[in-house]
Amino acid sequence: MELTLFNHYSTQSNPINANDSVSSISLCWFLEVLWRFIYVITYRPASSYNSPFFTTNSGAPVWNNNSSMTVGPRGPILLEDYHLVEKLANFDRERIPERVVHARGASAKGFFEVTHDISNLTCADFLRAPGVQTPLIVRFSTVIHERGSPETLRDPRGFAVKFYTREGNFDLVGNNIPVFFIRDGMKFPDMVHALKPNPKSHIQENWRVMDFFSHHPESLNMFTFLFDDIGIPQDYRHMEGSGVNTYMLINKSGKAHYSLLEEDAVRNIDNFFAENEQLAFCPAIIVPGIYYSDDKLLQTRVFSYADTQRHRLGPNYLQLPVNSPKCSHHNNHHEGFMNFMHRDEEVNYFPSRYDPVRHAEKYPTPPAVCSGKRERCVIEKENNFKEPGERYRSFTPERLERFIGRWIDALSDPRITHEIRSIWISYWSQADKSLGQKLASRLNVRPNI
Ligand code: HEM
Repeated sequence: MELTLFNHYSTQSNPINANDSVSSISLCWFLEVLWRFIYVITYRPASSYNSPFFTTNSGAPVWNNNSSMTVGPRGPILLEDYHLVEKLANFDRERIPERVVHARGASAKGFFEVTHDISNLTCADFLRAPGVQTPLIVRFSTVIHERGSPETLRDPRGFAVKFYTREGNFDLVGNNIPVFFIRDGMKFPDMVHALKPNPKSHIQENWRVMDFFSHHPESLNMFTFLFDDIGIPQDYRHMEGSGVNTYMLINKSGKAHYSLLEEDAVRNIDNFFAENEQLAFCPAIIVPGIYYSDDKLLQTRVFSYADTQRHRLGPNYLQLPVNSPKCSHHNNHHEGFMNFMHRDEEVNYFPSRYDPVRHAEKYPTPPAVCSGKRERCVIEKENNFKEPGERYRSFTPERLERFIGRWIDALSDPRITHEIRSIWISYWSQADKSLGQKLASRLNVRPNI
């Protein structure tokens, strides 16, 4: 029997005759086998493994990528034109669901460098000493509108950073504004519905926004940022970033400190789909030395991101190159759609006396004890007006005037009722009396509450 192998990955076909006698094994043959072996064990789909000619997805050479296979020169087309069918099938499935929020964004790769020694605060390996560098990818986004929407809309900007650390990935999923609209994640889907376009007209409408938030005065602080000049940032480079939700830093001896982190980075990605559309950030992805606070909003986010990403990208989304850890890792959770994990072990359960894999070393977790009865309530001391008032009073007269102008504009929507307008004037009066008066007189409203 003669076995002939063609190497489609070099420029020339290179037949190997399996009947060659041992004496004729040349250095060339050995190198060829070695090359094939290295190729097979290191291969992953990437530009560096491109063949110089067109192939099907399974690697068969395509000799004509312009003409369908027809019966005679005019057709009909034959169903056996596998290449045509495969090409169309891939094209038909090119789009994935866009992110339910933050659909429009740009990402860039870079690195994070520690500048100060904070090892007394955290045992996080990537923060261990000044000068330590960690590769990262950052994604800046708008929040409300679709993937193809303008970048110049008044909207918070997402500021999400994925650190590829030696202890696994750490995702810091923040915004350009240090506070948020709501305090309880239960309100998030309603909030997003109110901010998104009207389901009937598909236009974002102020009466819906003002109606929803008139029930939630905790949003005032956020609005002093959103309706301020920074509500449409000049560009991503000069934009501030803030984690918003509080995380805990935990040091080697288990002592917990509260802290917020922020960082920014710039450089370009290779492919928008692979490194932006398929990018998945999640506030639940942390490393030893960092832990969640009890913040209700954060606790909701800890669930929501991975849930939507399993829907948006499939259950093995963390195996996608841009999302996968850059350190070695091991578990048995990889079967299901689009599993890229190559495993040749026979034991896929834990524990086993046939598999030496063990628990990792224990790392410090927050020492605080949680107890209490089940409740659904708002936090005890709400302080909805002090900070917005202080921020408003810190503006220069021109900036203040622009801020008022935006409120007049928003509250002038003809579908906003007298009741809703009065509620807003009352809220702003509680933040700053003169602001409430200015709005009332310019809107010609005498608040009745
Ligand atoms: C309970 C409140 C919140 C919920 C339920 C929530 C939920 C979500 C969901 C489902 C996504 C889409 C994720 C994806 O498809 O990959 C997302 C994206 C995002 N969220 Fe939130 N979010 C909340 C609050 C916040 C807050 C407070 C911030 C800012 C600190 C924030 C920042 C972001 C950013 C930056 C992205 C885009 C990440 C990217 O670039 O891929 N979110 N959020």
